[in-house]
Amino acid sequence: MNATRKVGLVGWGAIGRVVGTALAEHRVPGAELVCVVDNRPLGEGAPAPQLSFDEALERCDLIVEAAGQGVVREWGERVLASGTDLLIASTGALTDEELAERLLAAGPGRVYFTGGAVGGLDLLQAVRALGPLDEVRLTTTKLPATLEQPWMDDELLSRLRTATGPVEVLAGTARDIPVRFPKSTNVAASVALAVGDLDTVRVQVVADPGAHHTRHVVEASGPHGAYRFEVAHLPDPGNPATSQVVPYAVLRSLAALAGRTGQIL
Ligand SMILES: NC(=O)C1=CN([C@@H]2O[C@H](COP(=O)(O)OP(=O)(O)OC[C@H]3O[C@@H](n4cnc5c(N)ncnc54)[C@H](OP(=O)(O)O)[C@@H]3O)[C@@H](O)[C@H]2O)C=CC1
Ligand SMILES: O=C([O-])CC(=O)C(=O)O
Repeated sequence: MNATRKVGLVGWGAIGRVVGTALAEHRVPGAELVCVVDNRPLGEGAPAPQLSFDEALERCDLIVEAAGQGVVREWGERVLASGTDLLIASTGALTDEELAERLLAAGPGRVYFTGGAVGGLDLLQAVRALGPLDEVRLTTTKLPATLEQPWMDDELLSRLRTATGPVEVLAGTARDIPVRFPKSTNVAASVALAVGDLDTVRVQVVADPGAHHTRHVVEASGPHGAYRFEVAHLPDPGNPATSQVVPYAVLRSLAALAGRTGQIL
């Protein structure tokens, strides 16, 4: 029988609260919440002790990152080098290819990525074994306020704020888009991780004041076939940049890591 996974959760926000509560209520057989790490003092708000990152590494064998790309950059290698596994939500950090290579080579802990807000990544990863895809496109449509960034000039901000219908905010590749929208377009890096190339994945970011649902459309084609995955998620009410489904994707990843039988892999 597998030992119970001792989980340290980094980030007590839209994703972390749902994941941490489910773990504390023993809703993931084979996994227990040992501690929470967050920038803010959580007081009695968290269902497990709030610890420093170093303390978490001493007590846990699996760290769940639900905090931001900076945590992956700052802590990823140390987590893995300590022998602790790491489940990453902020896949956008992997647009730094040197970091990505180091994380994939690090150990003895193992690094995993949650599918997060997009679907079809398992199939795209399988298709890759048949040969490279010719074309991969991701179109992400979100509420304008969730896409505002400090680097935007007044003209672009005004275009976002006065939009009455869908407007393209930026187009690029999975190499540059998750850097520009670090809390909102990790999905682009996730698609790139599945297909194995940042530059092949063309990304269009669209702001739409009518986007009651966040949409991600992944279209891919190659000599072996054509693939299209479209999702429309309700945003998290407290943090509309994040889709409501994301913590449940993390919980599903955790269930697989905890060895639950009957999982679709
Ligand atoms: N793969 C995917 O599909 C998706 C990935 N994500 C990723 O997940 C991240 C978390 O999402 P979400 O829960 O919605 O974000 P929230 O902003 O709601 O919560 C993040 C929490 O983590 C804390 N935090 C940030 N940096 C650190 C740090 N260095 N050390 C400790 N705590 C920290 C934040 O505190 P403070 O606010 O004080 O910084 C905040 O409490 C996003 O930033 C994004 O990168 C999100 C959605 C989808
Ligand atoms: O939750 C979503 O729909 C996507 C998201 O924020 C991200 O990819 O960072």
